[in-house]
Amino acid sequence: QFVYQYWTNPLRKIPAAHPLAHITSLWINYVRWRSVENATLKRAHKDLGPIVCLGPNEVSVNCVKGGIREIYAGGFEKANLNETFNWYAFFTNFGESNMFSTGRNKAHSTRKRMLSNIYSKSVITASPALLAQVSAIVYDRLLPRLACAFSNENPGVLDINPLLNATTMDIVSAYIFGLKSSSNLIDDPKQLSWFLDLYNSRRSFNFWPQELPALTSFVKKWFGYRLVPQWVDKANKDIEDWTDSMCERAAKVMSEGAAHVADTPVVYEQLSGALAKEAKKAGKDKKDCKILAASEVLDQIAAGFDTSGITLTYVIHELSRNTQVQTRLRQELRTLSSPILPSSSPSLPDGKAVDALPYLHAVIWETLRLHPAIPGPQPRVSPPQGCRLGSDGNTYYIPGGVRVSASAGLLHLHEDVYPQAHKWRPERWLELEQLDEEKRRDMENRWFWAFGSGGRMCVGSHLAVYQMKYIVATLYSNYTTAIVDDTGIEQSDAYTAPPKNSELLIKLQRLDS
Ligand code: HEM
Repeated sequence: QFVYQYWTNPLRKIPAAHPLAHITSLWINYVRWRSVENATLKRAHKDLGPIVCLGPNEVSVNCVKGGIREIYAGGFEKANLNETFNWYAFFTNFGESNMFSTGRNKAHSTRKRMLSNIYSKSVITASPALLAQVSAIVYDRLLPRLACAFSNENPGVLDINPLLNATTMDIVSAYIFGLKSSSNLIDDPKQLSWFLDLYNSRRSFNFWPQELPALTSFVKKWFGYRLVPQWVDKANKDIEDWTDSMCERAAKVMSEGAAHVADTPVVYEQLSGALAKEAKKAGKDKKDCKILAASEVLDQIAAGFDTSGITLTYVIHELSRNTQVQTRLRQELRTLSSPILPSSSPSLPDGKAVDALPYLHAVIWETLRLHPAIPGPQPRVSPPQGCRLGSDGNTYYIPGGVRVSASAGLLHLHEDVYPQAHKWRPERWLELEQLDEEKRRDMENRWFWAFGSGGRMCVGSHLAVYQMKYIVATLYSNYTTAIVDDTGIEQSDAYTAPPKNSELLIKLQRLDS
């Protein structure tokens, strides 16, 4: 049986990342359990080319044509036909599926249609509610908090990582729930460490329920043994309760009307309205919508704060060791007609003006390229009729139901597209004009994959870029930064990859001093 399966498996023709890969998935599971998957895939693609076999039912690709174009733009699903495999089911909240965790495309696109407009670039950059929210967070919370660093024992020295996470959480949750109903982690360090401890402590227990969910349940049911400790369930429940309280507050504002534009719960209002309409059409109870909305918004705050926080940590780390880049960025920030200084409160330059700063854009883009917050594989399933993957004359038939994936962390290191790919060099994004059309499109669109591509690509990319630009502009309009201690700044080997050590100590220096 074993030998028959091996000889008849079409994946046998694809170069194997390990001698056991054609025969068993034990090897790749062991790699994942040890948290060395990204590094292992990097080596495998370097040695074997753009398509490698990882297991008897699994393939990794590292190319655009015959790779991400087919899989992601081609709309391969996250789950197989009978939904026995869906790697993303792990991201279910409140026991209810959401846009990110939904396996099948049809259910997913219904949900995405409810949200894509409010997350579109035109709506984000012109939203009066979001601008008022960011203004309040920048002037009343972030700048005062940075100023507080000068009353520390070591004046100006602070751990910037948690503050960045607090700021991205406050902005994302403000856009979702409205300022009054959202988090204020910047001003509440106790709640910030409560939340970050809960959120981060769960990371090391992802392997079993995500990669081997059936085995995890089996062991618990029949042997009474928990592969994931009980406190992880408790941490999830605490985070759900916290989200629930923000939903309740937003619902109250919706029924009473927002007193200030900043209090408008833009996302929650749109989502609950659309879900209620859908429920009415299907003759379902409106009460069920509350839990669906809660699952959805919890996914968005989690996806939104963490990824943007990681990216900003690397932006600041890179800028802190490249003083010339900092100086150039500062010169550009001075061209803003409305500067972001404490004395300018509450006025902010408008979103379009900040977005149009080319050097700020280059700094963020280069960081998203070299330190993508999601560098790990994004698994999909090949369609029932099968497909052909691979490039440069080496294409292979892949039958239906095979787990296929690509990784931003690998695509972004292609030397042909990004020369000196391991170097952080924002200037490469300013030199685009000098490239021919094909090379420019390769760099900007085809191989740049920080937000994924196709129907399941990041819905929050414009909000992410918007908030990151304001946060970087705020910091560098007022301070210079230098590294005090960056031990453990390397990215961890994971799907979402924060620095190995969650601390980045920097020293601020006031620009006017
Ligand atoms: C620098 C910041 C961000 C990065 C690098 C990023 C990256 C990504 C990537 C790569 C995906 C696709 C993942 C996959 O299919 O495996 C994704 C999906 C998603 N992201 Fe983001 N993201 C960022 C910020 C945000 C923000 C601010 C939000 C807030 C709304 C958000 C919400 C989502 C959601 C809901 C999905 C699922 C979309 C779908 O399934 O259609 N992300 N993100």
